[in-house]
Amino acid sequence: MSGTSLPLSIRTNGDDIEIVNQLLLPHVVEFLQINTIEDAHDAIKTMKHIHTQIRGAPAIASLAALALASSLSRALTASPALPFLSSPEALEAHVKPQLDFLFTARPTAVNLGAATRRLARVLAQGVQAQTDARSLAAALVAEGRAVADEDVGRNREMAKHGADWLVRRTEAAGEDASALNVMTVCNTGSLATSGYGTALGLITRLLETGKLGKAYYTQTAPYHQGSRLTAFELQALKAPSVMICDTMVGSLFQHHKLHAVVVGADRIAKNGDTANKIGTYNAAVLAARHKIPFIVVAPVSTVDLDIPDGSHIPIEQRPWIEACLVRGAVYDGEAKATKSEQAVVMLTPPGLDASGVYNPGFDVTPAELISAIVTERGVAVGGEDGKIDLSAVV
Ligand SMILES: CSC[C@@H](O)[C@@H](O)C(=O)COP(=O)(O)O
Repeated sequence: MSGTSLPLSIRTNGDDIEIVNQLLLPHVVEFLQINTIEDAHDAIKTMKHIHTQIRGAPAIASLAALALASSLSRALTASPALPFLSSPEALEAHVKPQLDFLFTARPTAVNLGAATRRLARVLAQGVQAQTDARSLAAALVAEGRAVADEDVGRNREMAKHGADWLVRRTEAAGEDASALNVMTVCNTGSLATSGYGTALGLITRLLETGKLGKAYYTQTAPYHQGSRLTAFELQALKAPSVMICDTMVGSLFQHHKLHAVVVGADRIAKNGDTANKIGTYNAAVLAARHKIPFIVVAPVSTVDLDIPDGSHIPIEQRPWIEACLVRGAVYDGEAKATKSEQAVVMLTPPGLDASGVYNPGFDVTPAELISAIVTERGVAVGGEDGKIDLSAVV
């Protein structure tokens, strides 16, 4: 593959689903078939040296919804007719455990739960209305596909809202907004979504409108979503960009002009507290210290109005070994790492175990450190009191 061709995280052809194996990116582009609900669950959850094959809050929700849609769509054409299509109750008994199973794949990103709950609602309404089982299965297929299809459009909406707001805010501060330098964390582009991206969507929008100065991004240890995936995406977009190690955020803010930090989210509580990839909180504290606007970009499905604040967000603890390993292509000595030869390398001395390693996948940034939360419905701006009212954007 060429170093600049950007794969989608999920591609479908009728009932066939393939995902790009993110474990091997950016050096190898390999697609994996997702044939069953178990395949989808495994791709979202399983640690296969290191991390998962598909990741990013909106992308895992899309995959779960598409997997259910494909399995029901195949069932509708099966001959002889499958017993669970005999009544709405039989369909419910078949589908409900599958939704519950998909929901358990990863805990922090609420989008997965929002997708499975959305499908469960269609199911429950159909059972209550005694909809014919085949029609109900068809409605679930349509709803599952809609979860994935809606993602790209809403990403473009939020990117536009966020970019316009940043330009206006910069100009209102009496600064030049013609070349905005922004920093991001983790990976929030098309590999983390069904396309275009959330925070990286905002950066893409600045690029498309000629307003991007430079996009800085952290490596995002230990899985390196930044150096492996965001680097790959920014290269494909031909965006002026600079990678920094996670330890360099403070130095970057001290020595370079930054107009904003822009991040995605895995779950936003009712009061605006935001869980995102580990390291986001560090960046927010430093951004506040340097008076740099800190912007969260995420779809409405990432907002969890059922929890009052961030202390209720379940934080995924990743396997300890992932923090000790690094995966990539073998270096050829000339900054052209060979593409075919991959290796998983251990960074730590023998003898470490779970008791000696701290490895949370996410941290929570308190609302008081957030300047604006952007969804497809608009921008909620943080007040002087450190609070953010999300009611107009959910
Ligand atoms: C667009 S999803 C939010 C991201 O900023 C990020 O936290 C994320 O990609 C989720 O982490 P991951 O563990 O890679 O699935």
